[in-house]
Amino acid sequence: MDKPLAISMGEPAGVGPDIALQLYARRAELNLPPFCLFGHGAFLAERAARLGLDIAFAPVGPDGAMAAFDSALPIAPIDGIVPDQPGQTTPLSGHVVIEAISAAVAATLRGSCRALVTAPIHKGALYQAGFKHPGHTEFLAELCAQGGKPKLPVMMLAHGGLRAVPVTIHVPIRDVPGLLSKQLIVDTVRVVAHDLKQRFGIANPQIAVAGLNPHAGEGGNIGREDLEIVGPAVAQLQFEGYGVTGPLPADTLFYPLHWAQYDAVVAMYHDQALIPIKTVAFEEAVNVTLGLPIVRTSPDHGTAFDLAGTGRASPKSFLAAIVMADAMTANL
Ligand SMILES: NC(=O)c1ccc[n+]([C@@H]2O[C@H](COP(=O)([O-])OP(=O)(O)OC[C@H]3O[C@@H](n4cnc5c(N)ncnc54)[C@H](O)[C@@H]3O)[C@@H](O)[C@H]2O)c1
Ligand SMILES: N[C@H](C(=O)O)[C@H](O)COP(=O)(O)O
Repeated sequence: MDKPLAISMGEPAGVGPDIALQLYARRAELNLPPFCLFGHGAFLAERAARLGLDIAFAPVGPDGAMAAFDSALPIAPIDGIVPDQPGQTTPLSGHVVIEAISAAVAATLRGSCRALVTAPIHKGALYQAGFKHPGHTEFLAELCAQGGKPKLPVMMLAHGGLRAVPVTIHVPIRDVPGLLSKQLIVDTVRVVAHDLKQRFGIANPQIAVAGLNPHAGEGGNIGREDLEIVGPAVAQLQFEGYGVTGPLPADTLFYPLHWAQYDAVVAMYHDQALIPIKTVAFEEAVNVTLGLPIVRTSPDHGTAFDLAGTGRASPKSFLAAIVMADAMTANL
């Protein structure tokens, strides 16, 4: 464990920078693993001052981070314009936000950092700045492709043994049925099973697959997708030897006694997977991207503009993301 974690600073109008700075200020008490913060140095210093944090900064990049971490917050500086305006986005800072992610990924891919933890971005603000990807998950897949074919990135929200995966991610709900295919579900479950083994040490993962329609289509009477797409995908996966069950009605799948039988629940769309876990564990759940050559985690919350610059945002999910990334790469 002689490399730092990489943290990208996220949306400057949001709470991501606040929490990263606050956690650094508590590094000894929390026994944090060393990290390097990729972001805009002057902005981070201003935000720290706004929050009343007495922090020294060291613009040393990841290679100098291990030596600096105890005495100063290691920064990988990203140049650009980043006004310190809590709650107020501007396309001006989009370049730095995107570059911070790209540089942190590059450092992790080349082995200068062990894993990536991303602070929340504001998708709407980045779209205005020309960002072409729906979110981190899809952007990371492209950055990690390194000239090859992008891998299928899989989003998983995790809290303890509760893990929820949406097959379709940041897409309009009206497009979901058309985007679902037997192949996409099979590929997603394969990635989940692989990473649960490799990254989470679960020898024989048991995976529940939710149906798309109410009551998993009630035998084809409430929508045909569960009969014609989800069911055949599950059958193929079972034939291949995966521990997979489904399609199961989504409304009862997240009843604790039900999900506890499984290592992960694969759901058909974003909110089907994320509402249950954010409802029971919003402060502690972690967003982890599977299917990449690097480990990437993130807090489950967003930019929380109403709390930015106040110091009142809960650091728990961000801390959980750091702890998870550290645990997943402790041997690197
Ligand atoms: N990892 C990420 O990059 C990520 C994750 C989720 C949402 N987002 C983005 O964030 C933006 C805002 O999304 P949103 O408003 O739906 O969700 P949000 O999580 O920012 O806020 C939802 C509610 O939760 C509260 N909240 C959020 N984080 C909190 C914290 N740490 N402590 C206490 N309360 C907290 C907020 O004050 C707000 O009331 C969107 O652009 C969304 O796409 C990014
Ligand atoms: N869907 C995620 C959530 O609600 O937690 C969030 O939008 C972040 O997604 P990315 O990690 O792809 O940015």
